Amino acid sequence: MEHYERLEKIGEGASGVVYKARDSRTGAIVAVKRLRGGGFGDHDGSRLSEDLLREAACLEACRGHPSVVELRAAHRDGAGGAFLVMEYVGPSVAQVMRERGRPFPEADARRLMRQLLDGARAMHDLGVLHRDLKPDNVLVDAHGDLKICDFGMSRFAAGGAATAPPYTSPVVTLWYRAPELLLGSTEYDARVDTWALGCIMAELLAGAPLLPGRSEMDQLNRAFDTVGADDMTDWPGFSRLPRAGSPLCQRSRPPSRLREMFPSLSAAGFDVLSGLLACRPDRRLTAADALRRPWFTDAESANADQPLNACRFTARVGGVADAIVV
Ligand SMILES: Nc1ncnc2c1ncn2[C@@H]1O[C@H](COP(=O)(O)OP(=O)(O)OP(=O)(O)O)[C@@H](O)[C@H]1O
Repeated sequence: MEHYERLEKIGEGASGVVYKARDSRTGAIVAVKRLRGGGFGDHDGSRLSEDLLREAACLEACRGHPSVVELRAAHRDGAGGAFLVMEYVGPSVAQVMRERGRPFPEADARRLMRQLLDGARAMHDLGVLHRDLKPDNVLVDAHGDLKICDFGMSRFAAGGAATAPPYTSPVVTLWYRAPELLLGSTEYDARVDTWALGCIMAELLAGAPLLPGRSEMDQLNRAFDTVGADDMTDWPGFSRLPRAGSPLCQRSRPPSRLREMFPSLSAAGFDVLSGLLACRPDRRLTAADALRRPWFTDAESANADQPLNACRFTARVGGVADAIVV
């Protein structure tokens, strides 16, 4: 880590502290995330900690996608510290929204959602579940383009480079957590990420969080009351949910209020919003499905949204960032 001159602290969360730093070899400004202890059981220094390895592996898999923060290196030092070095991007969407203090117009929300969904589609194609998508984990670069960060909760899904369910529950910050997770699911799929993206889309359009729950059950209640329970109890996976017996699932619910909440959103925009926020996972849009909806594909929207980056993302097979020190 001697190559990195620490500048100011730019963030702090459950898994670590993030600093802006200068790479003294190149002068490049980078973001260095120092992971907190807890996962560093391998004191002999022969292996990266499990946390570092998992976050680095998921970032590495998505390397090269313009909507995913770029991993530059992963290091462990002799003192048991673990560091991720990333490109420095800029403030989070959460910060930008706080400073802006007003919602994004629909055309801007569509441009931003196209980027987020494209990043999510690529990540899901590679078998990576992010599991903590929220405005704090989306960064805005100097061109106003978005990059997904914080893969601290991510993992490879079954069929990718890894293992089958059961997966950990709970994951995802409460306000962005999908109904099946709130009901204790351990067999979820990439649609936990697309629910979170639906919450982010609503937040971009409304300028405030859609479902600011105070507890898991309050969160579920708000979700059902906002988007409707959508025959959740008829979903084939429902009976296997650990909390299927919750009285909240038996209560009769009014139909979705989403349309009333977003009266000026176009029909095509509402089609995407309501599809991402379908309560039943089997009726929820995947990222790839969402990108095929008319909101994104009709000629007018396709021309209006500036392309992200001329290059198309192709997953790298093997290889690592410039230095993964194990
Ligand atoms: N590459 C980066 N460029 C600029 N800022 C960054 C970068 N990576 C992280 N940050 C800033 O640091 C904050 C915390 O980073 P990150 O989310 O990775 O840490 P965390 O400990 O997992 O946080 P949390 O517990 O809130 O999820 C981000 O919200 C962002 O503001």
